[in-house]
Amino acid sequence: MCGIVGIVGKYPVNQNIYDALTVLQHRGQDAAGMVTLNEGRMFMRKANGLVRDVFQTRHMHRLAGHVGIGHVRYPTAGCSSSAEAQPFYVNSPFGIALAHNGNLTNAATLKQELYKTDRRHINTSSDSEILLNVFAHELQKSTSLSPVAEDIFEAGRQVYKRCKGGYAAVALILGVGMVCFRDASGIRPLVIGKRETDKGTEYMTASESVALDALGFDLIRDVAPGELVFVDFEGNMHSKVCAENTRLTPCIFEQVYLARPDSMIDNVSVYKARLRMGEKLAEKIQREWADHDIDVVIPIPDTSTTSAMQLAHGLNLKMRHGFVKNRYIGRTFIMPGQQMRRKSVRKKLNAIELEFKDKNVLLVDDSIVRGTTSHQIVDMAREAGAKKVYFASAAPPVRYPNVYGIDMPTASELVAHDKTIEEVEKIIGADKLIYQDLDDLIEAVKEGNADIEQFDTSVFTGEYITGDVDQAYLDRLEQERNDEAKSSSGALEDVDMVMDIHNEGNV
Ligand SMILES: O=P(O)(O)OC[C@H]1O[C@H](OP(=O)(O)OP(=O)(O)O)[C@H](O)[C@@H]1O
Ligand SMILES: NC(=O)CC[C@H](N)C(=O)O
Ligand SMILES: [Mg+2]
Repeated sequence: MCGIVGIVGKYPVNQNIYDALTVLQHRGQDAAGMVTLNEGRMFMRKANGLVRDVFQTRHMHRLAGHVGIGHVRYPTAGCSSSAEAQPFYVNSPFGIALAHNGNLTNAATLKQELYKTDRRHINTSSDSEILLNVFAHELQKSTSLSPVAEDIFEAGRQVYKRCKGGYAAVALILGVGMVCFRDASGIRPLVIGKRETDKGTEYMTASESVALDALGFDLIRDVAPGELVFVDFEGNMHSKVCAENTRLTPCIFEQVYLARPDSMIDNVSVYKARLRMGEKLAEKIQREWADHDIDVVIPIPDTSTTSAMQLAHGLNLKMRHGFVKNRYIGRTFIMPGQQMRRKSVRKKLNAIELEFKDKNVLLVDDSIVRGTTSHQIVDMAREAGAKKVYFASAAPPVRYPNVYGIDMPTASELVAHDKTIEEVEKIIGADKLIYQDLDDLIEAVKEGNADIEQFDTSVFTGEYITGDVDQAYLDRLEQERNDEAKSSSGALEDVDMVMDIHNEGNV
């Protein structure tokens, strides 16, 4: 999951995009980028690093204009080279820049098609460059020099026909407007909002509503599955569902871990969904382990805190902040490479001994994925003097790879893959391990919006809703994107190794 943002404003937009990206930083820590548009030219700055490192004052000065898009990246395809930071740019037709959150499942076929049929060259291994070129090719077919909404919708229809997988994207088309769209299943989130100014209405799209809040935009609504929203540079908004067979099937892992709790996704408050996850987990513990001897509930910050709080309440126990988080260390799960992830857990979390000493503690996390966090945290709890260390996960066992925009490509790297709960319990070293049931998790989210009939729960079930993911695909993905393969293909630490084809006045 990456974070995307786009604004068609009435005032300079660079600081707004920057601020929105810092609010979306939890969705991607590897690279950041921005494109603005002013007087017929695009200005781009993108590089590896956090938002605050990528944009220096000298870059901000040059990112002129009242419209712009931005991206924070967490790679799920290609490598972590800065050449694959986003937005991507293509000069024909008109000049288009695009930022993408998600993952195309038919990227390999599309790349071939683009070369053989559309005569377009893809210069990186990023699927986002492919998405941009498919969109550009389809827009090229419009004969008009000044495409109108219907031309853009037609290009959108073709993009939906060709591109499979999970995607939420925003694009700037020079001289035309801003376009944003969400895949036919609405797997990845995308919202649209507006803000009134003395010069008229400004529109903004973003991965999460929290970015709108931070900038004082009002949420209009979520972009619907398969919908394309087009805001022209006069400030008029047009929208149409352009995909066939749409059905909202949002990624449930956004609610578990990815999104910020203060976001609304598809009308579900992430915060409330997490509270309900805690409530359901407490009910399960009462049902199946009524005579438990837990003394205290301890969350593993940050994400699990909301559900741990409600879990403790449900069990009539105290919750104590036994682990303190170093606020200057980012999220460990989305760090590249297992070595870095492993090392970071101890740097990130420190135990307050008195909350553990001679107590039976229930540690609560939102999810256990590779087991990097849980394994070390159980050790830390014991070192801090806990008598018994129990562990609860607000999500069911994560057993299958994700192919829609979360970098979990390799089944064998998932601690619960092919394992029973008892086996995982042993691996992480807990005295008891309790997982949320999938039905309860679904219920916890669905209670926020009964209209959502189905969720993408593939990481728990191995069922891929787009219907195009088979074992051969997963085997190929595993080969290309296991930790070892990634570290060799993405090891472009030396900036001189990266040759940007175009980054005007690159500094
Ligand atoms: O089993 P693992 O592979 O360790 O992955 C799961 C852990 O990673 C995430 O935390 P992270 O540190 O990324 O972010 P947070 O501060 O938002 O909890 C998540 O909240 C779990 O704690
Ligand atoms: N996490 C994402 O959404 C990744 C977007 C895109 N597939 C990339 O790797 O850059
Ligand atoms: Mg965590």
